[in-house]
Amino acid sequence: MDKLQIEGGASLSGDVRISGAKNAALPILFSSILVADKVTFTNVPQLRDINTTLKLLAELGISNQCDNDSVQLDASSLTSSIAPYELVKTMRASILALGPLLARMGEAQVSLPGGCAIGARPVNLHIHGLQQMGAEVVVEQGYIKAKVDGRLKGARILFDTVTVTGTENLLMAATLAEGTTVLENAAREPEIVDLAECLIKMGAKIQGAGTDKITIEGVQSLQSMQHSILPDRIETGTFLVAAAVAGGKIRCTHTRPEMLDAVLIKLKEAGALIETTQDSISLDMTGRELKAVNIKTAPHPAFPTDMQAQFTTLNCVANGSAKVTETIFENRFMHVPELHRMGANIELEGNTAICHGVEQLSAAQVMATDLRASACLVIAGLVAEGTTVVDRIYHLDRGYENLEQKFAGLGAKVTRVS
Ligand SMILES: CC(=O)N[C@H]1[C@@H](OP(=O)(O)OP(=O)(O)OC[C@H]2O[C@@H](n3ccc(=O)[nH]c3=O)[C@H](O)[C@@H]2O)O[C@H](CO)[C@@H](O)[C@@H]1O
Ligand SMILES: C=C(OP(=O)(O)O)C(=O)O
Repeated sequence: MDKLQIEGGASLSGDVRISGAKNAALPILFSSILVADKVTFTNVPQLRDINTTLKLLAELGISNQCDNDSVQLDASSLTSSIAPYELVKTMRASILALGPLLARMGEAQVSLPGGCAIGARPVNLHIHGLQQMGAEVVVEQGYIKAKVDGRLKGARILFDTVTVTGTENLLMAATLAEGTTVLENAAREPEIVDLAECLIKMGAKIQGAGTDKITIEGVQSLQSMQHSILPDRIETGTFLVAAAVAGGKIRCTHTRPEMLDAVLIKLKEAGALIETTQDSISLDMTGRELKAVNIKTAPHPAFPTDMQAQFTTLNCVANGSAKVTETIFENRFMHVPELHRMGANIELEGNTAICHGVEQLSAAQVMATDLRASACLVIAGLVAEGTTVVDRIYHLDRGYENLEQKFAGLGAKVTRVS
């Protein structure tokens, strides 16, 4: 099993090119199910989750041709409506096959994704929404089995809780439904807007994406098109936090600063000098003091839960004490015991981590438990004294493209060992 070895102490400098966003690419690849033709996506990151999605789409009869960051998918004829357990268990986002399959084929069987390290993550709101659109849904033998007579019907759906993939699933299903669907208390993440823009290029009629009320007028069919995936705001934020913690000056290119407002506000509060252009963000820590900052996660445009672990590490090595409160997932502090092993001073009280900055972390062997927890351990390794080894980095490979090469380009000593 691969591990990452990080020698602490080097500051970061230079440019890093940000890849396409995992969380936009996944729903957009699944949207190909809706089109009985070829579609082409560019700026697709090379990640384990993307490979899993391509395998799952191939199971449904959708062939792919990949060339660097470009993927062409051909969903002219689907041969199956079943997303099997073997693939779904390795990637929760497989649930995004449910809405499009039901809309295009009138039936779908998708293995129920289990809980995961960060929480139970139920999909009841996806199921309830599809039932409101006229689907019959049962859960049997670990599978969500859904069918509808004819087309799905437009409905008014008010989400109890803001759900990102729930909004995406119903948005995709509604594009081919009969009549108008209104999604209220919808998620407002930039990845939802990117998906909606892609669906609109396919011929879908969608208004309000990026607000909490999305209106979709169903159409009979969607068409071939090409779309470039938006940049990854979480990868951008991860490199910026790494530079704030390790020191130095870096520039993230091919990104979009306006998607990171909440993160940039916190980095400035932590003492970083931030400068932006339309598609780049520079962070300079030279001669500046790193200060601990309070964080509370919440749906977009508030502070993203996917940046919580990285800021927990930042607070562990900053001056002062600060609280990190997680409001989205009930168990997203699995990185805390690992950071303790590196000498961090963190008290966990319910959904809040109280972090007291220490002078110096010390290198240790640590275990990655989920995607962003892995990233926060790599960042901790950049400033720890000695050589940190992060085990189980298959979590990292789900969501960061060429992480060690990108860090090496910034002057960090991060190597993969098999
Ligand atoms: C592939 C992808 O885009 N993943 C992102 C997506 O995950 P994901 O879409 O799975 O997360 P949700 O937005 O659905 O979850 C938000 C909250 O709603 C709850 N919930 C959700 C659905 C449901 O049917 N019932 C229910 O109770 C969840 O348990 C959680 O407490 O948004 C999360 C929150 O920003 C991010 O951390 C993930 O990186
Ligand atoms: C939790 C995440 O992803 P997923 O929803 O794919 O598990 C993430 O990207 O941090």
